[in-house]
Amino acid sequence: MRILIVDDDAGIRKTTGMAVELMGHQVELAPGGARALKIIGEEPCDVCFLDVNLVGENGLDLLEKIQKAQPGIVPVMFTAYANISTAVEAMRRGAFDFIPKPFTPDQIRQVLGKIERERKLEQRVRQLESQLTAGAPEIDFESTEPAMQRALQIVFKAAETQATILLLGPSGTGKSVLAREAHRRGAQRDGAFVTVNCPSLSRELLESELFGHVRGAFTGAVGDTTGKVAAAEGGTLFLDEIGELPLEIQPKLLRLLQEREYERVGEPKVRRANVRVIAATNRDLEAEVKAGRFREDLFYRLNVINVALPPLRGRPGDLTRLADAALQFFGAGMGKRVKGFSPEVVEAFARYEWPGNLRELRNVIERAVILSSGEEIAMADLPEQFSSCGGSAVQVGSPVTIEQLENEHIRRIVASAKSLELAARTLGIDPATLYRKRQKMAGGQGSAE
Ligand SMILES: Nc1ncnc2c1ncn2[C@@H]1O[C@H](COP(=O)(O)OP(=O)(O)OP(=O)(O)O)[C@@H](O)[C@H]1O
Repeated sequence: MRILIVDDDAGIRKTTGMAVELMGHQVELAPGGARALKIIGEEPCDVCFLDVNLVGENGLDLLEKIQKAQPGIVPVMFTAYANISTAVEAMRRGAFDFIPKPFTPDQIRQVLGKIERERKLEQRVRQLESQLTAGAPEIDFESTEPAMQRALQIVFKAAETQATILLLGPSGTGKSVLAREAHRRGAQRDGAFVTVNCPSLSRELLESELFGHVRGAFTGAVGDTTGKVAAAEGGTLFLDEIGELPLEIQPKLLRLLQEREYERVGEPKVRRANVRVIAATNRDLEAEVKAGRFREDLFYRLNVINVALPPLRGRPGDLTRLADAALQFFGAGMGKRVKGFSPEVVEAFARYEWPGNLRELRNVIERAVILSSGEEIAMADLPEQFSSCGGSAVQVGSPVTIEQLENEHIRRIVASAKSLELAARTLGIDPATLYRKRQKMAGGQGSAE
């Protein structure tokens, strides 16, 4: 944390400053209000130790000015025994705690520990709140599909390390959801999970969003900002759609990944970052490198652990379970007694391409629950694009090869069975044969490296 110590006693400033630095924090020292306000004006601090009894200044007035200048700062008062009542008044006005003089480094350590714990709790509450308001069906990290099982296995294993993870896969396959889960399972789980959406901003704004900027760095930069790398300190920085990161910013990201260093826009000071990076893209990064739109060195740096999430059409064994979970969720949320899907809908789901993947599945089912009037979701509750999937083009007697007929039969049985074992039993083959046949049908699609 960045910590400001305001005390008119040079000895206390120095010894406390050294102790706090040894605890791993960055320290700023000020003998009085003017210097203190200048320091936080230049760059916000996380915590401010403030002497109640400054010579020629009223500690309570200064507390108010500091809180006004930087609303998020956590003030802690230093107080002589005789001034305890003033310190109590300071707490009434928003100070976090007070420490009676003379104090030991251990007392400072305890207060800082308490502040860090509260900050982490606040972050966790914010995270949970955003999950609740998202109103989403429960996230499902199970799979009966080998490609997805392997992808999950690699991500969960890598999550325990500090390694950069690159998630690949079409839109809606769950890359962001999985990145959040990797953060939750990692050593940095108590830190923040901060998302940067690479394509959403201009190059200049994106650079400043990532690294922060100082006042006057560019037109419109009216104040200082700290940036998302700083916000993710001790946590995870999730770079969504990394394939669209402008070329000019790529060397800066490479430096962050390699040296753990960065600079704010318009400031030469080198800062260090302790963040875990997870990146995702639906683009073919190797093709982007060949086309000269993505730096090769950055690609190799990102590509340490590379996981490809299969599209939903490559996960027929998971489709029914995911669809059922979404149905339960939206049915309960809307107070509707929808128990399942009609056989035509099950078939249409199995035949549909799902270009929007899990996101589309969730949206289609939410819409269907809103429209449904019976106990089952019917074809009429699905959007237009499903109408051509209702009846199978491949039927017994159709002018197709035996292999096409077999593939279609396997697809449908797997889509409606509760597990691959049960599907194999219905088909009258052993699970290993079913596995091989499905690998062949998928043509190696959706493998994770
Ligand atoms: N494991 C999962 N279980 C259930 N639903 C999921 C899961 N993963 C994703 N979803 C659903 O799919 C939606 C899209 O997921 P997510 O945003 O992670 O996809 P994405 O691959 O990052 O997409 P994009 O590339 O468009 O950003 C989620 O909001 C959620 O509704």
